[in-house]
Amino acid sequence: MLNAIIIGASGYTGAELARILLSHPYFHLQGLYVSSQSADANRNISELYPQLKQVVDLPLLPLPDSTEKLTALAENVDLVFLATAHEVSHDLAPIFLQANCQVFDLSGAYRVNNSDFYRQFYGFEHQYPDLLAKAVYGLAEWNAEQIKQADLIAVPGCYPTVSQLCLKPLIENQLLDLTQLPIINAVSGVSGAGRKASLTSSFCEVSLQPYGVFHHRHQPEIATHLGTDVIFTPHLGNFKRGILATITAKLQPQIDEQQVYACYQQYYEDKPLVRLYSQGLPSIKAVEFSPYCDIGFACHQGHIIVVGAEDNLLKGAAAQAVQCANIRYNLAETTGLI
Ligand SMILES: NC(=O)C1=CN([C@@H]2O[C@H](COP(=O)(O)OP(=O)(O)OC[C@H]3O[C@@H](n4cnc5c(N)ncnc54)[C@H](OP(=O)(O)O)[C@@H]3O)[C@@H](O)[C@H]2O)C=CC1
Ligand SMILES: CC(=O)N[C@@H](CCC(=O)OP(=O)(O)O)C(=O)O
Repeated sequence: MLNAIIIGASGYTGAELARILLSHPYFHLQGLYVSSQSADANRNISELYPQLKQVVDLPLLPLPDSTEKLTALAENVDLVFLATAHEVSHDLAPIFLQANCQVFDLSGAYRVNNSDFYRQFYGFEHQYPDLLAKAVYGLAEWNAEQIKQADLIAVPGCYPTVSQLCLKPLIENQLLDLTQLPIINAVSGVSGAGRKASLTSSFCEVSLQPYGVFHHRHQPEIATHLGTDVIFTPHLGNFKRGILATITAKLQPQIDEQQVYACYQQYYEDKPLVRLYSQGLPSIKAVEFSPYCDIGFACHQGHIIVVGAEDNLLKGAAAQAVQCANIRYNLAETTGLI
């Protein structure tokens, strides 16, 4: 058994990680951590999430606040899941790497190897260009060979996961005419914004509305890793969890539905957490509370509409993080997930 801890365990993705890891056959969940000053420190996680009662009854421990004590903690674990805000992950990852831990970071702190990107889209100066260069982007279906060698895995954002899983096969096989940029319209449930109270995510405010138009930080994340520009518009919907992405693109001349389906099959036939639809289109209902990304499509008059659905907290975060860890330690990638 490998000893694992979760930092940020009281948050939405952290709680999903706790649930998955508690019954994982090869990872021993050694501890759950929150910030040193957390109002939830020393409470049981099942007080916050009653659905975890008698499933995960573990205390939320305050994270030590000195580097020395953090190093001592790191020396006793094999792997750490950072379910923390970008700046927090940015600061914690080097301490755990120094202690020879494998780090699975759910934040955006190590996803794009470009300091300007952090200045422009995250509002902080990245201090670790060497780690940015070494970090492997944990898009699990595409980067398994690199993940196997990596100590720092930057798990993709929720919108980038579903968007790239839909577009990457078509781009790799040159089925798209990229003179017309692919247009991604995606709707996310409110849990995408995390657990902290805020006006925009409060019950009476949430409706169905686009946000971050032309400047959401996931646009450059998607474009960087796809290797081609896209237009990306996120929307906040009035439901708790799940993302539905509807993607419109232009096909190369003469490409038909059979060729598109064969292309997806070529990449995903042996990928258990991507489910291809030969007819009909995915919905959030089909994927919520599950680790899958579902993909369906339709072609008409030279264009394709691809629809992808995932649970933002699972395939878009916690489940993909565990999938990456399974790959890193040469386990079946679905271990503990299905
Ligand atoms: N929600 C989603 O759908 C997705 C989220 N992500 C990313 O995953 C990360 C976690 O997201 P999410 O679970 O939604 O976030 P939440 O806001 O729900 O949870 C954040 C967690 O971090 C803890 N925390 C805050 N400050 C510190 C600190 N200094 N040291 C240790 N722990 C701290 C919080 O507890 P406390 O404040 O009490 O200490 C809480 O447990 C973020 O980077 C997010 O961008 C990625 C993909 C999808
Ligand atoms: C609905 C909502 O607010 N969603 C979040 C995305 C969550 C996510 O994927 O997290 P990262 O910040 O780690 O990329 C947003 O748009 O900021």
